[in-house]
Amino acid sequence: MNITVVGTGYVGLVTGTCLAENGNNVICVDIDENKVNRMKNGEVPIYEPHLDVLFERNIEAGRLNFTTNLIQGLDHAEVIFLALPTPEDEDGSADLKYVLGVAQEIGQHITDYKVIVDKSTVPVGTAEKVEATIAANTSTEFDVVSNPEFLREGFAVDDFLKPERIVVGTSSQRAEEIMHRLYKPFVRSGNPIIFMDEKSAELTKYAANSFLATKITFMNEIANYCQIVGADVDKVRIGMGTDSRIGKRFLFPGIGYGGSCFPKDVKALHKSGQDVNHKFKILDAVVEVNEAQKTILFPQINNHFGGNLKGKTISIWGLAFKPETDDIREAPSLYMIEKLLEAGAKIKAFDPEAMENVKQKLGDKIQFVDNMYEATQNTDALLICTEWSIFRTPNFSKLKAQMNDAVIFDGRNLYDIDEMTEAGFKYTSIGRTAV
Ligand SMILES: NC(=O)c1ccc[n+]([C@@H]2O[C@H](COP(=O)([O-])OP(=O)(O)OC[C@H]3O[C@@H](n4cnc5c(N)ncnc54)[C@H](O)[C@@H]3O)[C@@H](O)[C@H]2O)c1
Ligand SMILES: O=c1ccn([C@@H]2O[C@H](COP(=O)(O)OP(=O)(O)O[C@H]3O[C@H](CO)[C@@H](O)[C@H](O)[C@H]3O)[C@@H](O)[C@H]2O)c(=O)[nH]1
Repeated sequence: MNITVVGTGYVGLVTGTCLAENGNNVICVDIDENKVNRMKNGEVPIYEPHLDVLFERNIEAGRLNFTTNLIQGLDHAEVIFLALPTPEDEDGSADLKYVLGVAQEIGQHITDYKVIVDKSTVPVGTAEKVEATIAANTSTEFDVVSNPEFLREGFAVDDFLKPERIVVGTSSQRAEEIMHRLYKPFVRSGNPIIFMDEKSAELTKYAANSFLATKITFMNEIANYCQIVGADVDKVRIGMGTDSRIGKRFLFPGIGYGGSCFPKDVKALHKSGQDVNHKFKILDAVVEVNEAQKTILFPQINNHFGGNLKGKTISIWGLAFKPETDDIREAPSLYMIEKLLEAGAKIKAFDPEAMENVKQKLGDKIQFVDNMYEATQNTDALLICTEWSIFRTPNFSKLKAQMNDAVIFDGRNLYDIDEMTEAGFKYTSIGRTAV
């Protein structure tokens, strides 16, 4: 099938590449000329495991092409995916200017039947708005489909190629058949393509993300309570998670959820509710608890240094909002860095993939180093913000010998408390105290 994907960020580029991998002819359109030129030169502009191999293979096969010219993309395709940003607006709602702007251009330029597929995360009723915007500019036939994306950064290629489910919202039989034909190769294992109306599809995405954010937040509150009463949240987590009704996943406490989706999507659903006088009380609490959770380790670090962090060096392992990505949007590390800098601390940081993005944001406000042990040379404490695999089994003797003081604040509960105490570390984690 001839496909065009508009927007080549984490979702658009993965979508375009994976659709090409299944034999479709794909054009990816982006307004960022520099990004398009880099991709034309064979460079993957984001870090996403396994994407590079598929990217190269499909470019070589001639199935994956890039342009800044939307009209070229529209002429090429039967199906046009919108993978555009829907950032948080000032009032918490999702800003639809990118989606509706492109919808207007589509209306102005299509000359034959198209299926316009919205993959961006958008509030209930957006498909109707997209449809009205296109219809106001053309008399050509078209259908608008809501097809929310559930991929996780770091696993995006796998999630796209082998989805647990595909949700498609459409009221058009013609569009449903096309979407079924397009997605059939991705669900050969038997996982479902779930067809529904557009509004339900749009809400499914917000409901799923808000539920997962709530699950994490609930565990963060349990963890904070464990800390007070002397229980161990990791034991509680395993005790709870083995109940299949609860499930083992997304129960890991930490320094808050971040990323480009959960923070903005929880707020957008909350705002959509407000707009129709429906109060999502639970989401109010989720936002509030998560805000506090992002800096929950700060008072403990500050107390350790007697309330004076001036001139102290704190090393940070992990800057990305989660492992296996270079994405730093709403990363808890950034909130901790802000607090520590405000208090006068110096920061030495290491992350396997995200340092360049942090450098662009913070410049030389913090020091970036090339490896995890360089970060801990002559440092006063180590703070772990992201659970990259390489941080899981460090050489503790080496660490201890290098550090001015053997002090670790672990925002991701990577190590065994008793082992750390035996090894002579002062070790603070989330929701666990040494017995
Ligand atoms: N990142 C994720 O893991 C993820 C997962 C599921 C859903 N989503 C949703 O998908 C959407 C896209 O997210 P993302 O993370 O890929 O965004 P992103 O910011 O990484 O990428 C968006 C791209 O769109 C381009 N763009 C902006 N305006 C354009 C225009 N007029 N024409 C062409 N290109 C344009 C930008 O240059 C950028 O390359 C959002 O609604 C997001 O909520 C994201
Ligand atoms: O037990 C857990 C699981 C996750 N997190 C945090 O939650 C955030 C989000 O993690 P994750 O969901 O793995 O990453 P995303 O790539 O943001 O993916 C989410 O957001 C995407 C964008 O909407 C959706 O497509 C995915 O289904 C949804 O999982 C990160 O800060 C994690 O550190 C925890 O604190 N504890």
